[in-house]
Amino acid sequence: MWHRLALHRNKLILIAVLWLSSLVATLWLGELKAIAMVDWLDVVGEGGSALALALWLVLILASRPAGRVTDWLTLGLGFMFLAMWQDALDEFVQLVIVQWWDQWLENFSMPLGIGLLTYGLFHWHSEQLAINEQLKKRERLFREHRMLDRLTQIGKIDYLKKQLESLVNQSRELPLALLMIDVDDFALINRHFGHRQGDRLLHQLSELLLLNLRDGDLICRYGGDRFAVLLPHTEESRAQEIAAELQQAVQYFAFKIQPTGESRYQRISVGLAWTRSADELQPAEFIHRANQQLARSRQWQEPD
Ligand SMILES: Nc1nc2c(ncn2[C@@H]2O[C@H](COP(=O)(O)OP(=O)(O)OP(=O)(O)O)[C@@H](O)[C@H]2O)c(=O)[nH]1
Repeated sequence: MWHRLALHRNKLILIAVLWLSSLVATLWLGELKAIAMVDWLDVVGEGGSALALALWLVLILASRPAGRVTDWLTLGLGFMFLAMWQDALDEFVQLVIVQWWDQWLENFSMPLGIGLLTYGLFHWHSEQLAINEQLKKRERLFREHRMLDRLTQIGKIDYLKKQLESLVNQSRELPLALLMIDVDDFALINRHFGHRQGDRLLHQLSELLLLNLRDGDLICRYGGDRFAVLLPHTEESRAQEIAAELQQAVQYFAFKIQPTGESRYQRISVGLAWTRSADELQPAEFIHRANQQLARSRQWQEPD
């Protein structure tokens, strides 16, 4: 939790400085009220609300990455907290002369905070919709955590075989295509920049491929630098288009080597197996066909 809060150090320092300033200024310029004058119901209500707002702020910062949406949420909750805090403080301290900043904190800080928080929540909602779209593509996998590949967080090939087995002799997802994808010259990345950079590349490529697929498509890691993509309800020509789209996406993706930031561009080769007959869906055979097509497409690319 502290590690995540450290990401938001500047925002937390700003709120702490404003909070301490208002505390010091109020104590400096005000007089303590007699205990008999304190309205304890207000203290509990306003003080409790200030504490709850501070807790929400910490929870949000501890669970979110740094970025614009988090900034809006922090500013909103921060101003609301300052308003409540000042209200609670005024129960104990009476300012001798009316202070503009005290008035401002009590009267404007709350509506301003609510406005900023609402704006932040609206953008959080849009962000969440985009994330949900991504998760939908992985939804099939969530039920089978043991079949997730640890490096790329997509399914292992066993999962794809299981899906194919469930389709044998069924026309549910027909016509069906299987793309076998292999990264060209991947070993060079390992050799020149180290295994860790190779791991990063595989992880980022899996994300990139996933982003370019449709809801309901399934991508799995076949092993090494090879991925398999199952495309249900897909005509052969559409599968070829998707394969070309994936190749383009990878071709224009600038992978950044760490720590230099140097850009590296990759290419992928793709083999396509396609069927509209449920009898041809024997997993091993269907996968073998896609692998054969991949080998064939690589032969075409070999320089003379
Ligand atoms: N970093 C990393 N490398 C891996 C992983 N799994 C396999 N590899 C490496 O991936 C490479 C795959 O071999 P090849 O398919 O022959 O490599 P390639 O350079 O892409 O050759 P072509 O496929 O002929 O273009 C090997 O060097 C493996 O050591 C992994 O999880 N992480």
